[in-house]
Amino acid sequence: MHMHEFLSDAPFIAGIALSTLVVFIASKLWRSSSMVDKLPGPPSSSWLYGNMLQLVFPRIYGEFEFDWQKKYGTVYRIKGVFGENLLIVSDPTAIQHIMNNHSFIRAPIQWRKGELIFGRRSVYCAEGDNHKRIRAALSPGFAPTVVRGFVPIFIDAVTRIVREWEKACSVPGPQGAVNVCHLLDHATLDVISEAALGLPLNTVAEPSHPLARTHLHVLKSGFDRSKSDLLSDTFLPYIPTFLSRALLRAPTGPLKALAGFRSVTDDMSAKIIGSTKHQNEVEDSGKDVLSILIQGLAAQSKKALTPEELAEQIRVILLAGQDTSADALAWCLYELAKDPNYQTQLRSEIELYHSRSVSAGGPMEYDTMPLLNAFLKEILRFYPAGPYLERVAAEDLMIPLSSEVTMTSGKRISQLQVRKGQYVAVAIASFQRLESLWGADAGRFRASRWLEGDPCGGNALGPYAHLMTFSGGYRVCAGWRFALLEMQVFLAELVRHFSFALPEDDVVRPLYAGVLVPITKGEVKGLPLLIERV
Ligand code: HEM
Repeated sequence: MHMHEFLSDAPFIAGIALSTLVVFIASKLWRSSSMVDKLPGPPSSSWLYGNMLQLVFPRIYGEFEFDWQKKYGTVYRIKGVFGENLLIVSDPTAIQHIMNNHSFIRAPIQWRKGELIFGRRSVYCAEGDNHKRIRAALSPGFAPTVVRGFVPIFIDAVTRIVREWEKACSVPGPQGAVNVCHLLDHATLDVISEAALGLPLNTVAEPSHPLARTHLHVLKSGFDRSKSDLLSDTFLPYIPTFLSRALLRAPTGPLKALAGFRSVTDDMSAKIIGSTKHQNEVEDSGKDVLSILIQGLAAQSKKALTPEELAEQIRVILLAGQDTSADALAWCLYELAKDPNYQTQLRSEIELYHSRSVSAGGPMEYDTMPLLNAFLKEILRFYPAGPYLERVAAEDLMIPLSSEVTMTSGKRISQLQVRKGQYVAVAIASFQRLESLWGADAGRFRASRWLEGDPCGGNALGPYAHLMTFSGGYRVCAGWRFALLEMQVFLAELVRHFSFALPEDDVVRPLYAGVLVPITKGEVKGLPLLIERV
């Protein structure tokens, strides 16, 4: 999910931030002490930023966080901006409790950004009964049978990549590295647009289509983050709503990108609402996710769905569903390029299943392919798109723990009391590297662990493979089945047609910029790989 730093227009923000400083300082001074203050944790590295620069701007994702987990355990505190105590949790029992409890809600900063990016009636911002209502209407569109019907759309989209890379491979002379992210981004956008929104697009052929331009521009804003964003994030929740909405009219950078994206998605929504396909013929139309959602919402309420409300859900589906899948696929190609043996074995498995499907005249049996699925599970474990999820306690709450924690006073506790307003980071990436759960080599990428039985000893969290990558509880990713099948189809087709190798000067590393993306030595998103036709 892309909670990018749209608010990095520092001078503009600074003006507004100053006017709310007094409210902010007052709220900080009134903070009462809590058990979280007495948890162990790293020393603060800055009075202003606390440990936030280490958490948010490391050289490589987890550089500090994974060491903190080893040193301080699965429940510890770090210092936030202005010395606030933030709770970091990778304890499985605590995670399960937090994700299932409706009193752990989105942090105010997330909510405010969600309002600006998607809209306040979006599934992203909705809480309580309203959230349940939208999710109930959304779920049938992601049912297994519906999702299986999207396979031809997935195949079409990945075939566009295959054709383009075939062209690149057929140019005579030495081949340079290809940035695989570029076409993965476009093809996955085509998939979302057609399968989820019912609007067929070919942005692989037409990369400057307004949706592609504005959507990718919004995502790119996530990379241009700076320290000042941490400060603006701290102040934003204290700024009156009318002022934060006015930000959307700011004429520069990320805000302009967001305004463009909102306007394109508003137009899409108006067209969809206006089209008979989605209003009256939903029963007969191709079942895209949005048609089913509209039908579900209409059945719940006598009031007609407004284009504005629909646009808010469209923005969530686009931003939640495109680069999460594209970047997971990029990490697949990266790890395959690093492991030629696994790549060869996987290709043989794909060939076998492909020829079986051709003889049977049906689709490939993706779910039964051992090497393909072991590999995808390891990618999802090792490269979770959202390495941590932010929540805030809506009231004073108790969090149960799997094992006792020793406080700085020496006292041992088996449950942690948190005060209303306590910030909690559910540390998914850390959880998925816990040696006590995943084994001594949890910090290493090794797909074969999934072929050796259950690698995490049956501690079921999350909807798939005990992983929290698709989150869990009441806000579990709505599109996880969709994403999984899309990745299975894309990976099988790409590996069937091409081999992948690392260029000699590979220095790609994972960084969190809205999602966990590959960053090149030029400090931009990208993954240059050597590609050959097989
Ligand atoms: C590898 C791919 C994907 C990953 C790792 C992923 C991960 C996640 C995570 C972690 C959340 C929870 C965010 C939070 O609570 O703050 C989420 C929510 C969501 N995802 Fe996904 N996602 C993926 C693909 C998709 C796709 C393809 C779609 C739709 C076509 C989708 C639709 C959604 C929606 C609508 C939500 C909001 C749910 C809510 O707030 O109730 N996701 N996803």
